[in-house]
Amino acid sequence: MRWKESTVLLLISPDSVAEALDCAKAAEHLDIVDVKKPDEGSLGANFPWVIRQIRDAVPADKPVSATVGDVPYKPGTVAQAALGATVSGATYIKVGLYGCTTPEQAIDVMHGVVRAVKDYQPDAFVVASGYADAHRIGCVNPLALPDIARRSGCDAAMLDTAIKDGTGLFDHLPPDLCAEFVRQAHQGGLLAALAGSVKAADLGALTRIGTDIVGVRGAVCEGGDRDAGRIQPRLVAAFRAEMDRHAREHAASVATAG
Ligand SMILES: O=C[C@H](O)COP(=O)(O)O
Repeated sequence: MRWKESTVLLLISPDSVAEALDCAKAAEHLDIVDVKKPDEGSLGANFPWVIRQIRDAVPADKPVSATVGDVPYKPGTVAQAALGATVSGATYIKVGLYGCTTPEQAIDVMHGVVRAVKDYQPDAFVVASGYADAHRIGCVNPLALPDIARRSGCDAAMLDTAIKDGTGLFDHLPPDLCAEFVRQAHQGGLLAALAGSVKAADLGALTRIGTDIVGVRGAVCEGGDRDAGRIQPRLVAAFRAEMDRHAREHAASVATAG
């Protein structure tokens, strides 16, 4: 993976091979191509052949991530689906713990995923994802995710939003709580990923919080519309430029303070 000026990785979520090709045009500005099917939910899973085609379409040095879905509390079903995504060529496997109401249920699901994925591909990267707006759907508390991810052997803890209604990550989990999420993830030896209708205006706070990965779709789609709009390479480039600007400003302020 090529590191940019910004040490925060940019994950972009295309919904089709055509959009992945647009991501490929902006490949120098992004770090991870995340295959998703937004019409099946926030972390909707796409077909195995789409993951395979996207793997073939984007440069080999760009990791392909796949979402396994907004999953139910069915550990066997989810483990099998996660293996399907891995066999199809994804090396980042993201699971949205939508149907888990307790940390124990979530650990149960992620244990199965980690085993299924890593038995097949030991260096694959497993991401346990919760939802900043968990209170709206009754699933596990977002601040429980780092511990869930650590105890189940995942590599990263992530937050997204379940309901895409114009509200975003910080509307549901303010920056100080997102910072606590990142702190807990790092303390557990995990990467932290944050998403949820993130906009360029959020990048200053996200940089200060110290997240490792920022995930976006809507912000790099035409008209900011994650459903009707299509990913635009120029918007990906502009988003990355903003990330780099914030990284520079943050590095300068840390140097001044030190
Ligand atoms: O994993 C990141 C998601 O694709 C975020 O999508 P969004 O920016 O439209 O909320």
